[in-house]
Amino acid sequence: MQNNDNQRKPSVVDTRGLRMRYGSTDVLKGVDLTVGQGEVVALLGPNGAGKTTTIEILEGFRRRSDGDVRVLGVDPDDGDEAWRARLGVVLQSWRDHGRWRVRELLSYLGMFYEPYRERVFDIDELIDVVGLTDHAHKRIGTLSGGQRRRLDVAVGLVGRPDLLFLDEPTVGFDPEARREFHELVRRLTGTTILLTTHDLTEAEKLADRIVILVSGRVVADGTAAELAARIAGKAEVRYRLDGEEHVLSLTDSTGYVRELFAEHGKAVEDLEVRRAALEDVYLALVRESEEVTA
Ligand SMILES: Nc1ncnc2c1ncn2[C@@H]1O[C@H](COP(=O)(O)OP(=O)(O)OP(=O)(O)O)[C@@H](O)[C@H]1O
Repeated sequence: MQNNDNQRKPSVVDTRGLRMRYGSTDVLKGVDLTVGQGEVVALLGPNGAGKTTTIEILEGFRRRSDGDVRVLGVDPDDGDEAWRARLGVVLQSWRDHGRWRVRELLSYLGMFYEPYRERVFDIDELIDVVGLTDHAHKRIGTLSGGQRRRLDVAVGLVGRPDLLFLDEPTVGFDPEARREFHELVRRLTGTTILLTTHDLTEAEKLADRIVILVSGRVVADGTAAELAARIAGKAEVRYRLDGEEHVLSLTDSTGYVRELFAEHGKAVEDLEVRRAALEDVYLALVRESEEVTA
């Protein structure tokens, strides 16, 4: 993880009042988002929150309805080939190149970047970074889902992008493939990454900063620790006393437990104190925001 000192770093992504309207429906309602140099930012939110729409606008795939947007200092609506070559994009859907071989496809794609980039990835190094060395000469159609996704990342990285977009990178993964993928992303130290996910654990594991988007609005922006601090101090205390189960949500859980033992000693059984987790904050924020916009 890199640190979250984005004040001193130039912004790679900067949006102010970003709006998107499809027909008569407002999907993005004034999104302010920054991603600093070298930061890994997760755009987290439930289905339909507007995550994909946001990154498609940043990638220059969709024209926004309103607001200021700068990606690598350029308005994506005016982005040329040289600007596009500085971005790495890993989309949600797999575009099949099943008959190509891994190394062959990456070498071919690398050629497109050569006129624009001083240094494209050495293909064997890239294949090694994404953990596909043993599969370099295999046809893509024979790779497992997890291996294909790693190839997707390699496709996104081949031009050594200044900014990498990962849209819901681990959807449909089993736990092992997800863990391997997280390790791969963590190895990309120094790469500026904007990823979308609705998996809170993924956001917490990978991102320096989490931006929570609900119904087209940013409802929280901070490190996992900062977001969790919103409910800091609250804890759930559970125990059994004389066969009866007690569950309490308390601010001073330590003081409560001390008094509980002073009064009941060994009669207290199955004591559990659980700090309110980031998940509680996330679910509360989503619930609150959905109620406001309903
Ligand atoms: N081309 C389109 N025309 C009309 N509405 C659209 C279009 N694309 C997306 N939407 C709507 O915009 C809203 C936001 O969609 P978006 O795909 O950006 O959300 P998301 O947060 O990425 O969701 P998910 O996690 O399900 O991918 C949804 O209500 C969706 O139905």
